[in-house]
Amino acid sequence: MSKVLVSDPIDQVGIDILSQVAQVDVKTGLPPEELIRIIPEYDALMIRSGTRVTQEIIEAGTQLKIIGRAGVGVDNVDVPAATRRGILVVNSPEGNTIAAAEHTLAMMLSLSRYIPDANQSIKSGQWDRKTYVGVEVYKKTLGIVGLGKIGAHVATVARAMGMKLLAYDPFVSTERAEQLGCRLVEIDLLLREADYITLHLPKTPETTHLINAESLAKMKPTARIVNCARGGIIDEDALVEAVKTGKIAGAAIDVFEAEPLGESSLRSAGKDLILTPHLGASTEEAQVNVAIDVAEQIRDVLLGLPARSAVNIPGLRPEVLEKLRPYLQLAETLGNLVAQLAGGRVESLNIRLQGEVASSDTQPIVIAALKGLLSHALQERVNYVNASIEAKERGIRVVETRDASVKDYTGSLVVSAKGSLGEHSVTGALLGGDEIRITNVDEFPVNVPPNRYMLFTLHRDMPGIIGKIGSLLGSFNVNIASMQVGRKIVRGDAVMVLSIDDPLPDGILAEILKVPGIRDAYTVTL
Ligand SMILES: NC(=O)c1ccc[n+]([C@@H]2O[C@H](COP(=O)([O-])OP(=O)(O)OC[C@H]3O[C@@H](n4cnc5c(N)ncnc54)[C@H](O)[C@@H]3O)[C@@H](O)[C@H]2O)c1
Ligand SMILES: O=C(O)CC[C@@H](O)C(=O)O
Repeated sequence: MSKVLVSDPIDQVGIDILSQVAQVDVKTGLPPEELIRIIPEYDALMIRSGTRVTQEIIEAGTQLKIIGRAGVGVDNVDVPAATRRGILVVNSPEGNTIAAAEHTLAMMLSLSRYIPDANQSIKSGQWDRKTYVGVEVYKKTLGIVGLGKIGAHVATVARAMGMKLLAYDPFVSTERAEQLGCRLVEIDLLLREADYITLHLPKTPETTHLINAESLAKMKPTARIVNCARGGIIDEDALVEAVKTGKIAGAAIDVFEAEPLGESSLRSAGKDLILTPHLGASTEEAQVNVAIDVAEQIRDVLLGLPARSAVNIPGLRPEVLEKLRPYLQLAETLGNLVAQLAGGRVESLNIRLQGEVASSDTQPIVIAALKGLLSHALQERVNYVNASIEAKERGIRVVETRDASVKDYTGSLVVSAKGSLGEHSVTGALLGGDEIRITNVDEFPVNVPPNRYMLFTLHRDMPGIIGKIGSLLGSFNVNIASMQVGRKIVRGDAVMVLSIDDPLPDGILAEILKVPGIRDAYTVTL
């Protein structure tokens, strides 16, 4: 049974999903050296923002197949190190969008009305109404930096509160911004004109200290800034200085350069600087959403299925993935099968996408075929993340063609590979949408479902040959589950495809090849 380590607090619903397929150990607050010590036992690691998954941890995780981040940001995971090791990194891109947007709005209003300090004051026995005269957000200008999922929800609610909206996002179209009621502007203009500025962009080398002494100096003295995105986008020292000296009116900060926040001048900056300990995603609803989202992906990957939000493989929208999933399985099966027919040292892989699948996003299907092709040699080391890199490193040439006009099946794939045993080709299709059928082997028509153990022969179509193979297998105590012959002309060449219940014992292939009329024989394990 697979083992999953949950190293940050995750909603029970996620643990329940994981428990369907794995032994789940919840061990939170582990020091890094303890995590490194125990990680070799685990197939999957599920985290929130608390665990830093460093290269050292990834390298120690010799069994790791997947790291699941119950949240959006994966900046606490060394994703390149995981990709190099073929470890999937998945996240929940949307599970906490609303929670983070609502926290942002709560921060903006708290900042405007001094709610945290007023609360502190009354609880300490005061009745001070003068100190806490606030400002309204109505008719004020909100500058949104990063108009993605969270930025867009903030825009929608802020607009309803009567705010005017500016947005800066170099990757968003003017139409999209207009749809959200935002005027798309350059950052300088936003900094100069906004009464409130809210950050909703990722932390990258380009966005680190995007808000620094220079940009703070451009803001109005009445401006207030909210950061519920990532620590480090604001230079904290410059921010404290700007708030303390009245260069800006205030700031509300949920995320920090170093978390947990240690000794920091942020803590003593007064009522105009409010802090929360990375609570943006901390709602019951968001924690259920992200736990389900990520636990389901870990479960699927442990069951050999693709993940819907893998950050280090080409992203697929869930609805696209749902449609492609059967074709991914088909491509992987055919890749695995053809690799075994073609023998070792595969030089090239040709994949032809026919019918409806020809108009899909074909890249994941090609990757799935490569994964299947390499899986015989690399076993579980190859996956959707590293299949292309592994193939490239092995000098495997990949050629992809499409033909939407083929109508034999709704959609089918022809996968051919050239290896040390020559060039072989298999075609497969889906019956009823998701049942895999092998429909052609080296251009001989057949119709067989794939089986764990299979035997393929190329032989002369002549009386008695099927009986001889059956008796031979019987004499080795091999049980045949099904058998089918495909031929193009009577008494010409033919293929025989046998599904067998057990692996073929050593030596049997040599005996099969001695049967008169048999030209070639291949055993396959899928
Ligand atoms: N505080 C929390 O608990 C919490 C919770 C969820 C998300 N987050 C963080 O919030 C941020 C936004 O999340 P999201 O789900 O909206 O992400 P998203 O990917 O939907 O949106 C990010 C937006 O930032 C834009 N962007 C990228 N580089 C930019 C740049 N240099 N300048 C301006 N815009 C830029 C992108 O084009 C995109 O539109 C992320 O950093 C995420 O980690 C924090
Ligand atoms: O795990 C959390 O609570 C924070 C999550 C948040 O920062 C995110 O990026 O999704």
